[in-house]
Order: sequence, then C-alpha cells, then structure tokens
Amino acid sequence: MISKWEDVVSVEGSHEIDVWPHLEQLSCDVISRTAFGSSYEQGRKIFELQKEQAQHFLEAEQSVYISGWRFLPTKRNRRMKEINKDVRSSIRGIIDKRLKAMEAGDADNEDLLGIFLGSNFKELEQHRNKDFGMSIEEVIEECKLLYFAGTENTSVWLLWTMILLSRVLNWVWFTPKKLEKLLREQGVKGNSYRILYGDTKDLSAMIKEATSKPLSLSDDDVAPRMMPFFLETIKKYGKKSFIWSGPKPLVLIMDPKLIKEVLSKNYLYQKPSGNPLAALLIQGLVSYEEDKWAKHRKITNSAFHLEKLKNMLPAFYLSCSEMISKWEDVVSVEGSHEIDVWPHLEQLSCDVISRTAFGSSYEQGRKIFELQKEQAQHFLKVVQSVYIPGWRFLPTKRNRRMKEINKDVRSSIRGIIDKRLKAMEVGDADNEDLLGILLESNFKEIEQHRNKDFGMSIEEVIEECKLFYFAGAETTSVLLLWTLVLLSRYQEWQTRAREEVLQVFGNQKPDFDGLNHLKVVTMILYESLRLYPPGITISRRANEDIVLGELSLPAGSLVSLPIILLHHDKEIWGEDANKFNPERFRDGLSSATKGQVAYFPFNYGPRICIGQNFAMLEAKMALSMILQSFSFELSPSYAHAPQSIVTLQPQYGAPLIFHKL
Ligand code: HEM
Repeated sequence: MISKWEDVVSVEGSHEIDVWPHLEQLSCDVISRTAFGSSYEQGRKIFELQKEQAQHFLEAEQSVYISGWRFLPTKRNRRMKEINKDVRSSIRGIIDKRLKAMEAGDADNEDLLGIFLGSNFKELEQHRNKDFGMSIEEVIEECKLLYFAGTENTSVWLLWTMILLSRVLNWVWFTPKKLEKLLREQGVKGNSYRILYGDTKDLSAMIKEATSKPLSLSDDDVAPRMMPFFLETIKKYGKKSFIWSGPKPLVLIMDPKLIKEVLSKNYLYQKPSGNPLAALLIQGLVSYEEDKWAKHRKITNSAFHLEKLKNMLPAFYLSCSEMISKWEDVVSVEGSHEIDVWPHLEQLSCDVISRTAFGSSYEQGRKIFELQKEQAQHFLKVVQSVYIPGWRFLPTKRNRRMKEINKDVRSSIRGIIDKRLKAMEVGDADNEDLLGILLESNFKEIEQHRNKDFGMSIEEVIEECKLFYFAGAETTSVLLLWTLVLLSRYQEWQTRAREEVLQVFGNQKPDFDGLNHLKVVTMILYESLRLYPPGITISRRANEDIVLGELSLPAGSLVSLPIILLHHDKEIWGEDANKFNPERFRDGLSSATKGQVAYFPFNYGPRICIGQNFAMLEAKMALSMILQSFSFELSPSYAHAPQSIVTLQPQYGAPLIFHKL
C-alpha cells in the first residue's frame, strides 16, 4: 500500500489520497495472507464477494421485514444465495487443498487456516470424539467470519485512528505552524512555536517568579508582576507581537483604535471557548453570543436602569452598615484597630448581591454565594492543569463535588424563584430586587410578542442569578480593596475625599443624588480601576476571516486586549502612568483618555459591563460611609502583593489600621 502511495506522492512531494479504499484493501490483503497463506489470491476474491454480500444485506435490512420474503426468488435473494454458494465453495476448495497437503505432510501451517485445522484435529484426537471438533461446514463459517469481522473492522479502526491522528497533528503542529508563518509574513513577531505547550511553561514560571515576593509599598507599577511574559514579549518583539497560549497564538492588540474595533464588533469577535467545566461556574449573559446574547441583554438591561438602582440603595446601605458597625465594635475599644479588610469586603459585596438580587431571601442567597466560591476554587484548579477532553465525565472527587455544588446552587435558586412566582401570582411580591425585575421584564417580553421564545426559561433565569454573584461580587470587592489601600498610602487624597463626603452628606445617610454628585470620590475610583483593574485582560476569537488594521487573520484567531498593560502605558498616560494621580480624571473619562479606548475596566461597546453603575454606586456608598466613620492607614504588616486569581486580589490580604473619627 505504502509503495503505491510513494509512487504518487514522490512525483510532486505531496499528494491527496482518499485513504478509505486503500485501507479496505490493506486489511483485506492482511486477512487473505494471514488466513490462507499461499492461497491469498483466491482469498481476495472471497473478500470481494463478501463485500458485495454485505451491501445486499444492508439494503435488505433497510427495507420492511416481511417474514418468508427471503425464500422468494427476487433478484437480490438469488444473488445473495449465489454469493453464499460461491464463497463457501471457494473456501471449501482452499480447505480441501490444504487437507490434502497436510495428509502428504506438505502443508505450511503457519497461517490461520492451518492453525485452525491443526488445533481442530488435536481436539478430535484428544477426546477421540467427533463432537469435540468442528465440522468442515463450521470451519468454513469461521473463515467467512474472519473476513467480515477482520477486514471491515480493522480498516474502519485504522481510518479513524488516521483521522484522529491527523486531527491531533493538525492541532498540535500543522495549524500552529501555518498560523505562525502567516503572522510572521505580516510582521507580527513572537517566539517560535514549541509543541503543545507553546509559551505556557515560561509564562507560568515568570508569573510564579514575579509573585514570589511582595512589591515595595510605593510601587503601583503592577503590570510586570501580573503580566511579566506579555511585557517581556513586547520588549523583545515590539507591540506587534504574539504569544503562544498552548498551540494557539494570541495576537496582542495594544492600539486603542484596534481595541475599539474589536470591542465594537461583538458579533465578529466573540468569546473564546474555554474549558467546558466553566459552564458549571458561569453561564448566562456573559457567556452567550449573537441572538441569545441580544435577547438576554435586553431583558437583563432593565434590571440595571438607574431608577431601579435607586430602589436598591437601602440594600446597599444595610450591608455597608453591618460591616461598619462590626469595625466600630473593634475600633471603639481603643480608638484604633487593625483589620484585614479583604474578607470583610468580600462579605460586603456578597451581601449586597444577596440582598439586591433576592430581597427577603438573602440569607438563602448567602449560602449560594458560599457554594459558588467553593466552585470557583475547584474551577481554578481545573484550569491550572492541562486540559484533557472528556476528563470532566470521569467521576473524580473534584468532578463529583463540582456537579454536586451545581445541583445544590440550582435547586436553591429554583426554590427562591418558585416562592417568588407563587407570591407574584397572588400579587404579594416585592419586585424591587434583581430577581423580581428580571422575572417581570421577562414576562413583559413574552406578553409583548405573545411568544415564549422571546423570554427566558426558568433554567436561564437561574443562570443569570448565578452570574450576578460571579460577575458582581468579587469585582466590586477588589475595587474597594485597592481604593482603600491607595487612600491609606495617599493620605492627602483620603482627606480630600472625606472633605467631599462630609460636605455632601455631613454625617447623614448617603443618598442617591449625593452619591451621583461625588466628584473627588469618582476620580479616585476611576484611578484605582486604572492602576488595579479587577479583570486584567480580555480576549476574543475571530468568528470569521478578519482584517484588523493591517492584519489579516483567519477565523478562529485569538486576540488579547491586555487591559492592565494599556492602563499603565506611558505612551497613553504620560510619564506618570504608574503613579496614583486621580487628578487626571478631573475633566471626566474621555478627557483623560483623549477619546481613545485605552481605559476599559468595565469593557467597552455593546458588551460593556451591565453592572458598572451598580458597582460604582455600591463602591461610592461603602467608601462614603467608611470615610464618615474612620481614618485609616496601612498596617506595618501589610505586604503589597496583588495577584490575579480571576480578579486582581491581594495575595496576603490587606491589614489596615482604622482610627475612630
Ligand atoms: C468593579 C466592578 C466590576 C468590574 C470591573 C466589571 C468588569 C466587567 C468586564 C470587564 C466585563 C466584560 C467581560 C468580557 O466581555 O469579557 C463585564 C461583563 C459583565 N458584568 Fe461586570 N464588572 C463589575 C461589576 C459587575 C456587577 C456588580 C455586575 C452585576 C451585578 C456585573 C455583571 C456583569 C455582566 C452580567 C456582564 C456580561 C455583560 C455582557 O456580556 O453583555 N458586573 N464586567
């Protein structure tokens, strides 16, 4: 077979071959040779006949079964019987020849038929009884079976093995090399491809090294700690570069114009498909594309309108009060006290989501959050290990726990929803929370179009509720965390912020209008999000062949928009890019960025964070209430060590010293 292939391939160095007939021929030849030794030419003919027989059989199977039909002298029935006769007589011919040769001691019995007959004779001899051996008829049937089971199965198996192998080879070698060539031809530079792992080993080693010790306290140049490999790549190859995320090149996009283009065309640049286990952690709006995304975005949008957020303010206030009163308890004893604010802020934003999402059921909501947090930890362990397709179906301890958590979270949310739906039916529901608004706006969509397809199923509502926890809790807690750390270091800004808060609210409860008019606090939050964006990067996958600036990329190409690198880029922000200077936002966002998409902590374009106003309002409320009650500074035990675990978290917590005002 291979010499035939060599003949055609060697002419031009490569050649297309439909391997299927060759593989069929190969396994037929192998069976003919190994079964019938020197009679293999005759064996081949048997194979041809058996193949035809299989086709007739298949056709007969596909038609309606009528009992007794096989006895009718139809064309097919006659041909099948004829083939059966021919095959049997051919095999019988081979066997007779072999038996004669055996009698004359002239047989080479190394083939299957010889071994078969030999062992049959032994059985008969040993038991001196014909019943212990096979009749010649039975030997013939076994030989027929060898063809049927041995040829077709082997060639199918070989074919799939070849297809699988070529897919694996394409995935780990040919496609990456093709893409590498394409990128280099367009002047995009990067390391040479290393099989399967690409740059991933270097990338994780560099992050490990960078996060092995804390930064100096005054260092806000955190990008080299978070994305050392990306920076190294840019240093080595310039901004027009790529890195290997395993066998896939990730093209860096650092030009604000191109970032704008990628983020504006959300049907063209979609989310890269990740580990399927991620679906246990997050689905909902953030993971959908195209029509499904548009439908969910429309329904969910209504829950985040400013006037709806206004109604959520009491929930924000209640959660902040609970946290602050705990702090007051410990601080008031001696007038000052060290508190690691990280767990408190995590609890705060979880409470806020529980209250605003589920209203009176917020205690139940809290339990959901605990489970979601555990789920996120399992998920992180999964993504840190090499991805093996199908692994998620194995009943490993972690897989079982992840499925169990998913079941528990879903059934808890379903319980809350069922209760709410019943209350809505009897007109007894307070629908000011996210769940209520979501359900109402869902019903409206369905009613308006008189079609269920325009709304969401209960399963989908459950996914959106799960997503609120994931997208809304940790992100807002890290925003507050880095803001408190920065204000501890930059006391003059803490004083300015407090002055503003006291001027607007005095010691009263912060209200909606007042929060929306806080200028210094907003500038501080923007600057904190610039230096410490909760999500450090966004990546997208081209849904079709694309032209992006000077680049032409095939469908499936990955682009990386490294938020944190753009937020610290001196070409955009000037020489003080790595310094905390909220003043740069004095005249608003577009003035600070000169209208460029170089600042996008909440993303940009149609898929901009749906909860950004929610998060900013919560952060302003919490910050105002903290500033009204305390002054704070870094504890001597504070170590400045941001690390990216989905969000930009403090590696060693954030112990601050609080003084009662
Ligand atoms: C400081 C706080 C927050 C930050 C920095 C933040 C950041 C982001 C970013 C960068 C994205 C885009 C992700 C991507 O497309 O790859 C996003 C999307 C999203 N965020 Fe936020 N987020 C925050 C708070 C919240 C809150 C409080 C909620 C809800 C309660 C929320 C809900 C969502 C949802 C549902 C999406 C998906 C939107 C879509 O795909 O259409 N986020 N967020």
